[in-house]
Amino acid sequence: MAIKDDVSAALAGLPDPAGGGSLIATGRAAGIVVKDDGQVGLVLAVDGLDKTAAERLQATVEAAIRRVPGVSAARIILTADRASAPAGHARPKDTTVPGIRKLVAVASGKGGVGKSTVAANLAFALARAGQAVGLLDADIYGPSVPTLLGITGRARVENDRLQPESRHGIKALSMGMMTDPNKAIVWRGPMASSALVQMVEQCDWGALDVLVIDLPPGTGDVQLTLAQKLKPDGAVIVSTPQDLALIDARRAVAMFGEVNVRVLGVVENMAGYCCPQCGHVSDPFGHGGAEAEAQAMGVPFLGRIPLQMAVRSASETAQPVSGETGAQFDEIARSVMITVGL
Ligand SMILES: Nc1ncnc2c1ncn2[C@@H]1O[C@H](COP(=O)(O)OP(=O)(O)OP(=O)(O)O)[C@@H](O)[C@H]1O
Repeated sequence: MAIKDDVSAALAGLPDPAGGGSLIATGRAAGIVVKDDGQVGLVLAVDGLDKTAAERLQATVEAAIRRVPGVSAARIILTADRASAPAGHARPKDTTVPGIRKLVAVASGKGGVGKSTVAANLAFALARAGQAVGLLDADIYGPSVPTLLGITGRARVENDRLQPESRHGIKALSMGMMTDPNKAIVWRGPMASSALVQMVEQCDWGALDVLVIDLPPGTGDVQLTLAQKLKPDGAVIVSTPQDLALIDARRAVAMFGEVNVRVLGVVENMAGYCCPQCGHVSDPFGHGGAEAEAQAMGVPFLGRIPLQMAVRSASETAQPVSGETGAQFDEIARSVMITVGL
C-alpha cells in the first residue's frame, strides 16, 4: 500500500504534457498496481501526443517510478483509446441536471480572496474557448456577480422558471437577483442550500457545456451540503499566497475530499503587485505560497493572477479581464476543460 501511495505521489508531481495538472489529476496515468516483489504496473494514456512525446513521457514516468523506494521494476502499458468528445451540444450530458454537462464549483476557504472575480473570469474564459457557459452566484452572504456582470434588478420568471441574464457570452443567475440588495440576508444553512439547488434546477439555462458555481466563502455546512447535493465534477480553490488564506484553502481541499469532489486545482490570486507607475513588482501577500501548498496537498496548481488595478477596474466596470491577465484566465480555463473532459 505504501509503495502504491508513493508511486501515486511521484506521478502527482509530474505535469501532463497536454496541460491541465498532474498525470494523476488528468487521468493520464491510472490503474497503478504493485506486486509483492515490488513490481509496479500502470496504464499511461498517450492520446493527443506524438510518438516522440509519448516515448519521452514513458521514460519520465518509468524513471520517476523506479526512484520510489521498494520498487523493483516498472511496467507501463501505453494506451491511446480515450474517447475524444465529439463537437457540439449533441454530446451526452454528464450531470444530473438536464441540459448541463458539467458543474464546476469555485470555492475559497476564506472570504475576500477574489473567488467571485476568478469565478466570473473563468466563466468568460470558458466562453471564449467556445463552451456554452452558465454562472451561478451561490454566494448568499455577499453576492457579487450582479456587479461583476453589470446586472441590475430582479430575476425574471417565465413559465415558472427563472430566467438567467446573458452577459459577455455567458448566462448568469445570482442570489443577488432574488433579494433586495439593501436588505441583509439572514438564512439558516438548510434554507440557503435548498434555495441554491433550486436555482440550479429550476432555471432556464438551456443547453450548457458547463455551469460555474461561485460558492460562498468558507467550509461550513452550506458549502458541504451544496457540494454533496450538486455533486460538481470538480472544484477550483482560490487563495491568496498569504499563510492565513492558505490554511483555509487546505480546509477547503479537505472538505471536498470528504464529499468525494475532485479538486481541479488551486488558483493563486492577488500574487505580485505591479506598480502601474514604475513597473516595480512587490509581493504584499507573499509569493508562491499557493503553488507550494498545492504541491504539498497533491493537487494541481492552475495558475497565478496578479494583484492589479486592471483586474479591479474590469470588475467594477462589469468587463472581462483582458490582456496578459485575461490570457492567464484562458490558461486556467484550458486546464479545467481538459480535467473535467470538455
Ligand atoms: N487580482 C486582483 N487584483 C486586484 N483586485 C482584485 C483582484 N482579485 C479581486 N480583486 C478585488 O478584491 C475585491 C474582492 O474580490 P471578490 O469579490 O472577487 O472576492 P471574494 O473572495 O469573492 O469575496 P467574498 O468573500 O465577499 O465572496 C473586489 O473589489 C475585487 O475587484
